[in-house]
Amino acid sequence: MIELNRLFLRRDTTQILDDVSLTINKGEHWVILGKNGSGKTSILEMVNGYLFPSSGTVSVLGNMYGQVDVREMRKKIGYISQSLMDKMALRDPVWEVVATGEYGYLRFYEEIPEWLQNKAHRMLEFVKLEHRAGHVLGTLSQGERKKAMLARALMSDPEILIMDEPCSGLDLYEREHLLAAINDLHQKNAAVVYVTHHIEEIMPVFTHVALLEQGRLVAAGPKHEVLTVENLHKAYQIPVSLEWSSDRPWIRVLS
Ligand SMILES: Nc1ncnc2c1ncn2[C@@H]1O[C@H](COP(=O)(O)OP(=O)(O)OP(=O)(O)O)[C@@H](O)[C@H]1O
Repeated sequence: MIELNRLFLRRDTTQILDDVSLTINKGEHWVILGKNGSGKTSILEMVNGYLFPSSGTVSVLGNMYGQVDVREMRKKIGYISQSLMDKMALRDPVWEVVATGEYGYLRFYEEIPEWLQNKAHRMLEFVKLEHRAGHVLGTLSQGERKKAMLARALMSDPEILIMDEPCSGLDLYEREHLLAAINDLHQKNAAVVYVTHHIEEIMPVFTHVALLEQGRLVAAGPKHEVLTVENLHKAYQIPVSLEWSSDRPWIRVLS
C-alpha cells in the first residue's frame, strides 16, 4: 500500500532522512517511533505528498509520486494532525464537522443531505461520540475533538489513515478512550500509520513498528521483533526494560 524506497531528505546542512526504505502492506498497521526531530513527521508528509524527498521514491496505492496527481491520492488518505484540528470551525455542530470529511471540506455552506447526516451520525457511533453529535465542536474536550477528527477522517472510507500524535495533550481518561476508538479500527479497511512518542499507545490493533533515529531506521517490522530493549536503546540512548500486558508494551526506565 505504501512503498518508500531509499528516501533521503536534506535541508541546508541537516540530513533529515537518511536512506529510509519501508514497505507497508495491506492488513498491516504501523507505528513510527523516534526521538524529537528523528524524521517521523517528514515521512508522514511524504506519504501525503506535501513533501518530496531529495532522492528516493514514494509509491502509494500503486502510484509513484511525481507521476500522479497527489490531490487525487489525498482523497484516499485520511490525515489527523493538530494543524488540521486547528482549522476546524469550533462553532459548528459536531455532526456537521464530521460530515465535511465526506468531501474534505472545512465547512458546508449549503444544506447537508439526509444521507450524509445519517452517515456522519454512524461515524460518531463508531467512535462512541454520538451523545455529543449536536454539541458545538468548541465545547468538546480535547479527547472528544480528536474522536470527532477520527470520525471525520473515516467519512471518506480512506484506504490509508495517518495519525500524527493524536493523543498528545490528553489526560489518562481521554487518552484511553481515544485509544479504544483507534483500536476499533481493525474493523475498517484502512491501513493505519500512527506517530507517537509513547510506546504504551501501541494498541493491539498495531502490527508493525518502525524505529527512527536521526533520520535512519534502527529497525522496522513486526512489533514484537522491533520492540526490544536493544533497539529502544539504539533509538533513545536510555536504558529501559519492556513488558507486554494485554498485547500492549509498557516501558520502564532503568536507573
Ligand atoms: N524545512 C526545514 N528546514 C530545515 N530543517 C527542517 C525542515 N523541516 C524539518 N526540519 C528538521 O528536520 C528534522 C526532522 O523533523 P520532523 O518534524 O520530521 O521530526 P519528528 O520526528 O516528527 O519530530 P517531533 O517528534 O519533534 O515532531 C528536525 O530536526 C527538524 O528541525
